[in-house]
Amino acid sequence: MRPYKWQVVGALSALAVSSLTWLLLGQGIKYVIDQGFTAGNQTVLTQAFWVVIAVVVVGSLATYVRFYLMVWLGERVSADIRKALFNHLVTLSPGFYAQSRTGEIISRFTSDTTLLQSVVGTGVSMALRSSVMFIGALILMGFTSLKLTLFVFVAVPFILAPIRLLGAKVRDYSKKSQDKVADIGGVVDESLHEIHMLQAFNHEQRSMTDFANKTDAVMQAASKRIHYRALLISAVMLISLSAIFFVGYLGAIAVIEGSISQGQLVAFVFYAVLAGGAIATISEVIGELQKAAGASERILDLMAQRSDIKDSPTSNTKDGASASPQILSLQNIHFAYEKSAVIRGVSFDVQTGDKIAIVGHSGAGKSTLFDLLMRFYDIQSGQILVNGVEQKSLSLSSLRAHFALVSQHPVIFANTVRENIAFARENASLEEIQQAAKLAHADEFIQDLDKGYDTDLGERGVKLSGGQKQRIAIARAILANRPILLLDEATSALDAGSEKLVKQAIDSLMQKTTTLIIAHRLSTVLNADKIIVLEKGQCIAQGNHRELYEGNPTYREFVDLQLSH
Ligand SMILES: Nc1ncnc2c1ncn2[C@@H]1O[C@H](COP(=O)(O)OP(=O)(O)OP(=O)(O)O)[C@@H](O)[C@H]1O
Repeated sequence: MRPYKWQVVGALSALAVSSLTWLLLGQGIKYVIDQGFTAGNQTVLTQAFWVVIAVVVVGSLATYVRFYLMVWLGERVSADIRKALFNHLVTLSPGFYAQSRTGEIISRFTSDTTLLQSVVGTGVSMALRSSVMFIGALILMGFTSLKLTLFVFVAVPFILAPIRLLGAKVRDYSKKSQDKVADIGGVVDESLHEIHMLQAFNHEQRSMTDFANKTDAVMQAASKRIHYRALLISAVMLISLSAIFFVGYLGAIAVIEGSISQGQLVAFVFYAVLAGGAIATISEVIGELQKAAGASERILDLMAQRSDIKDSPTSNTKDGASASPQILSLQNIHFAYEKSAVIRGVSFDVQTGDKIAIVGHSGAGKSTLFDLLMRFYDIQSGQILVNGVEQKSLSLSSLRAHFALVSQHPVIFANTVRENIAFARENASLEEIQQAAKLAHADEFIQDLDKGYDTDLGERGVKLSGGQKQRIAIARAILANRPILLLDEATSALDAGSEKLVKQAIDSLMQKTTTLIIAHRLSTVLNADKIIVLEKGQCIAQGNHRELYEGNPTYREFVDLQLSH
């Protein structure tokens, strides 16, 4: 709260002023009745009228300030929580996302923070105002008539009991219903992202039914919550109003007996109504606060998630500029995602400028190997040296700055062409971006787009063909200009023209850097300096195409079956 100190102080002062003015009003009423009405004094009535108007004006101004600042604080707090949460989420490792549903996280992100915003903005403000009103009204009630106040005190525990009991229930069911809402978020996210698949398999009707079931589950959880909340509000209202009327009745008898004045009774009832209203508001807001407690618990859960990849603060952030001849050295590395081993004792070296092809059946562990090099997962034993420096002793950012990744499915962001390529290097100039696009054979088609480099590519690049997307991804890697290129060759077939352009783009990229390429084409392995054959996580052979084709039956069989089409 410290950064918003002045806003908090302002809001609290405004709160104090506005509460005080409304409480003063009761004293005004008492004075008007006893000195004006009952004494039949018109001058007093006129004076009192102006005083009351002044009090109301001050109270209203203070209410404006209180409301403005509290809602402002609500927005500010939720904006800060969103920032903190996003900053945290982008540091979590892919291992975390492999186990969670992104749609659900997005829902927590939006709906839970929005809930907190409304609660801080209005709920807390109402709760504070009502608490001050309640206490102030109680004190003034005591001041007006001690005896009647004591009667009211008897009623207080009866009002607080349902607030406690039912409040806990409301909180439980709020958490449940927010969880179900997050569930819905997950389904919407998945369905809309995979809309092609969904429609291609005529899955619309089934998706609708699934979704209807999920929304019904939200409704069910919500109706329990609503039930308890309604019960809470009505129980408090019943008890507090009955208490007020009963005390009012006792007060009326006291007026008849002459032990208090009419003005005192009216002021007392005025305060009692204020106090009762305040309690009713508090009980209503408590439901909201309980709901917010559920939401913040879930946000805290997310914030508490620690990335399993530890970026040691003492990491050497400098490039491992040792005199090692190998740019990369993998020494007997082992890795398992869960129980069964995926990489089992792989070792090989990469010299600067090498072009290494990695081949192997589907599921052999090729993509996993790339993930391990960039430390998206930690190896369980063995060593990976980058420029002679142990991978883990480099900071994550300096380690990853060694690699430019071109994945099998090119990633396009819902942004302009220019921003998509410059994703690799924030401060790249337009000339550099164009240069990279030219080398990637992307410049021609980009020039033909309606706004050239400023054309928006639409979500996931829906406006581009497969080959065009690949060339943009390659331009990005060229612009990144990193020492090692990790390239996962696309398996999906492109038409001959497109294929040729992509191949030329890849060639110009490979010329500049050391390359590790997951190869799916014979032409790629033919060009490689060294081929690594992976089978079930083991490196069963390495060498060039000729050596392996002659000396390794598994490789020969693999080439004949997999690559030579
Ligand atoms: N996040 C993950 N959690 C658990 N297991 C995984 C995960 N990712 C991959 N695997 C498993 O690890 C093994 C190796 O997968 P990997 O993606 O590295 O193979 P690949 O050789 O790249 O295959 P392909 O050529 O089909 O892409 C597979 O058996 C796969 O099921």
